[in-house]
Order: sequence, then structure tokens, then C-alpha cells
Amino acid sequence: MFFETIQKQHTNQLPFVAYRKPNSTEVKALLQTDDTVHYIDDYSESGFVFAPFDTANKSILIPFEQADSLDMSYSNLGIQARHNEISLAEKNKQNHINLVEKGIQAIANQTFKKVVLSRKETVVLTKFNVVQTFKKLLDTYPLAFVYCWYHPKIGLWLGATPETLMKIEGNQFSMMSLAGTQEYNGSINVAWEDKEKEEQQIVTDFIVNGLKPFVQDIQTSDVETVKAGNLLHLKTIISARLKQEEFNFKALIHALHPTPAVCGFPKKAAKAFIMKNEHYNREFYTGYLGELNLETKRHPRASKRNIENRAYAITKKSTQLYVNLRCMQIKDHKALIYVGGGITKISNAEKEWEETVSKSKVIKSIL
Ligand SMILES: C=C(O[C@@H]1C=C(C(=O)O)C=C[C@H]1O)C(=O)O
Repeated sequence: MFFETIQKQHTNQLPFVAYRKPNSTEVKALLQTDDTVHYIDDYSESGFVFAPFDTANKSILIPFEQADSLDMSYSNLGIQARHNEISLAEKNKQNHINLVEKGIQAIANQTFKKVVLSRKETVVLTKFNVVQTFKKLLDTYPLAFVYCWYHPKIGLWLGATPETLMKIEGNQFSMMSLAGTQEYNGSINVAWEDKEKEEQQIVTDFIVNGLKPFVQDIQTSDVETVKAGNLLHLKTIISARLKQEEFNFKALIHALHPTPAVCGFPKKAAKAFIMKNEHYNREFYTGYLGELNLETKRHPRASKRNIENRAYAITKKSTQLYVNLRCMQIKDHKALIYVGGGITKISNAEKEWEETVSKSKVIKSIL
């Protein structure tokens, strides 16, 4: 029923999102009942947010109140997509290498310390089915946040991202610093080079500094190696307590998004370089998505003698946002696959190209 309903919603050209959180067997969906485009204004809204890279553009909301919600238990069928070798257009390669070299030069000129440079790759689809593709992503990437998002006036996006932007529950707050990439070759006990360590440290430092006006008791975990599909990354979790529950969410988002995991440092100079030199529009790639101000009611545990307690429910608000990576947009019978990587002064352009090729396989392998 669940997948048929999504299919029907898509056929009827009505907005929806279907998603599964990392390591979970619950797949949820929100189905909007008309095709209005709802925008985020001050982040007090509640619903599923779909935000672009560029904060100059608006973030879209599927409001919980104006959508039917569905959920189902879905377990991994163990189907693993094959990582086929794909022939690559040489033109893409030269363009990306030129872009990365320009970035390295700008770092040498001290315009910024880090920049994340990306590209878009097109795969022509001979056959495509939205539900089948979503299921393949669910089966292949159980540890990722897997989603399928559709709005007839905006587009169709699917992805399997390894990166959490932020989680807020009551006044508990956490963010992930994820950067540095190498191919997974059977073990996560690997050594990392200085280039990867530095680019990840830049993200952690940026988050810790940017958070200071909003939180207290900041704690930073040890740096860990994590596996995401065919890749390994470096990860740190930064946790803290919000100074107050009614904080300025809009100011927090503007201070932290886009982080140097997807943009660069300092943010303003790196973003200006991206806008000027990438020569394509990232749209929602390297934006973020997820549940915003989801209210859940929990009944306190009542003892047998204390049945009347059950009448009281505690309402909790939670927000869980993910960075939109390892994603694609489906448009005109084509899959547009978005991939990028962090550049520092010691980057090697050829290696950066290969990193984007590895990242593109996450999506290509399920097409
Ligand atoms: C930009 C992407 O990924 C980001 C960049 C990484 C890197 O530079 O090593 C690693 C993880 C992500 O923070 C992408 O997947 O397109």
C-alpha cells in the first residue's frame, strides 16, 4: 500500500516526500493534498523542509498539518547494487580539473582556506520508475538518510546522504562535522593524510565557533572514520545545550549553513568563488532537508496505582536535518547527479576528480 500510494501521488502530480532515517526500518511519507508551494519564513513552521544551497533562495516546506502521513516498516532485502564501471566523458574531467586548479590558486592567493567544488553529471535514463529507484536506495544504503522528494512545480530529487546537519530535541543540540574522503577497500582502520585531516578540522572549528552565541556546554567527540557506501569519511559530533528553547532558529541556520563541509571557509569568500566559477546551479544539492519542529507526544510511564497520570502527555519538539549529498534530480528522462569535494592548499586536482567519480557511483550504481 505504502509504495502504491507514493506512486499514485507522483502520477497525480501532487507533492510528497518519502524518507528513512539512518539505521532505521521505518519509512515515512508525507503527502500534500494540493500543489501549493509552501515556503519557510522564520523556521517556527513545522513540516518537512527542503532547502537550497544558496540562502538567497527560499526553502520549501511540506507542512505536517496539510499533508497525510504514512509509515511502514521496511527491512533491507539485502539487495546490493553493483558498482558498474562507467565510461566518463573527458570533457567533464578537464573542466573539473581546471575548476579545482583555480580553487587551489585562490587558496594560494589567500582568498580563502578551503572551498568545496562540485559538478553535475548527466545520465540518460532509458527506463525509470520512482518507487523502484527509491527502493533500491533504501536497500543499498541502510546507514544513510534515504529520501525521495517531489513537487510538481519544483522537481523530483532522490538521495542517500551520510551527513546530518543538525538534530535538536528539547534543548539538546548536535551537529556533525563530516569531511575527508577515501575509497573503502574492506577496512575502516585506515590512515588519513594531512589534507583530509585539515579539511575536516576546518569544518569542526567553524561549527564550534558559529554555535557559541546560541549554545552552552559544547562538547566535541573524537574524530572517527565512518563508512558511507563505497567511501570512508572523517566524522566528529559536536553536541551542546541550547541556551533557551525559544532561540532564534533562523539566525542559527544562517550562521551555520552552508558549512565548510559543502561550501568553504571563510564562508562568504568561498561561496562567492563557487557562485562565480562552478558555472551551474546547485539548486538543492548541498542544501539540507528533514523534519522541522516535529511534535511528538509521549505518555509518562504510569504505575498501576497511578493510572490518571496517563491522561497527561508530554509534547516534545524535534528537528532532524540532513545535508543533501549523494543525490540526483530527475528531469526530462535524465538523472542529474551532483558531486563535489573539499579543496585545500595541498589538494591534487587529478585526485579531486577521482573523488567526484567515486562519489558519483553511489547514485549511478542504483540506476
Ligand atoms: C560535497 C560532497 O561531500 C562532502 C565533501 C567531502 C570531502 O570533501 O571529502 C566529504 C563529505 C561531504 O562533507 C559530495 O558528496 O558531493
